Amino acid sequence: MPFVVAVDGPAGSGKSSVSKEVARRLDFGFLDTGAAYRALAWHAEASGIDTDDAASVVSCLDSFDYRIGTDPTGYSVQVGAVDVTEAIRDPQISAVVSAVARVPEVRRHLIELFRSIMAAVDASGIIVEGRDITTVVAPDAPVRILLTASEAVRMGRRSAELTGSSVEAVGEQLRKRDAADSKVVDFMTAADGVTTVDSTELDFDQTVEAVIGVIREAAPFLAPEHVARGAQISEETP
Ligand SMILES: Nc1ncnc2c1ncn2[C@@H]1O[C@H](COP(=O)(O)OP(=O)(O)O)[C@@H](O)[C@H]1O
Ligand SMILES: Nc1ccn([C@@H]2O[C@H](COP(=O)(O)OP(=O)(O)O)[C@@H](O)[C@H]2O)c(=O)n1
Repeated sequence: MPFVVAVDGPAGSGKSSVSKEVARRLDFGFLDTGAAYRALAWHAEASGIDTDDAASVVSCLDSFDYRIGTDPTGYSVQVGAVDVTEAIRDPQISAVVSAVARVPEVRRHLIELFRSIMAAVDASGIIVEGRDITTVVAPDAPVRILLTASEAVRMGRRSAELTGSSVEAVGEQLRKRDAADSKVVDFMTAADGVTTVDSTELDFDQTVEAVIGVIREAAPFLAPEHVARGAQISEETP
């Protein structure tokens, strides 16, 4: 099993972008678990299934042929032969994904899948991000982080990405999704032994450095000083 860094947090806190950059600097693998819930929501919609009906959602798990890469420098998400990397970010998917993710059988199925992807990764470590990684998927991970930011800051960041949608509309959807997701797992408070990194006042680079700092405390050999300062791992780097 590689060295596991578990990262949880609410929507727009920076889990995906920050974890990806940390993985890139440390030469770790990266697993975005939300992508699987999104891809299943996409698959259900593509199959004409009512995502509010738990039994129907469970019925499409059998035909859910899901693949995701773990290379942080460029990974794609596939369902069957279709590349859904972009499609799963659509606000229409964000609107229905919580309904899919609250189904216990869906969670059991995907958690098993995440654990097998983690075990198979060909790198010294892997950063796994989502909502229940620190508490359910990898509660024994040597590094567990809760990445947070104020709601206003998270909304601002997410709406900056989604051109064409108003800040209000994005904010409303994000609030609704966090509220629905919070009923299933608690990702707003850090569980015992989980380190909180609050990025409200930090820029992107500072947040990356803060996360690397937490990893360095647990495993100095995996996160040497020069990586935290933003130097790329390259042939020149000793
Ligand atoms: N500390 C930060 N300061 C400014 N922007 C950030 C910071 N962290 C993340 N971002 C940006 O905020 C947006 C949302 O981040 P993302 O990684 O998608 O969040 P999450 O995966 O938690 O939903 C992205 O555009 C990302 O580049
Ligand atoms: N470990 C996880 C990850 C995501 N999810 C679900 O998947 C959805 C999408 O996750 P995401 O990480 O892509 O969401 P963002 O925070 O990036 O917008 C969440 O809203 C949750 O409903 C989950 O239930 N458990």
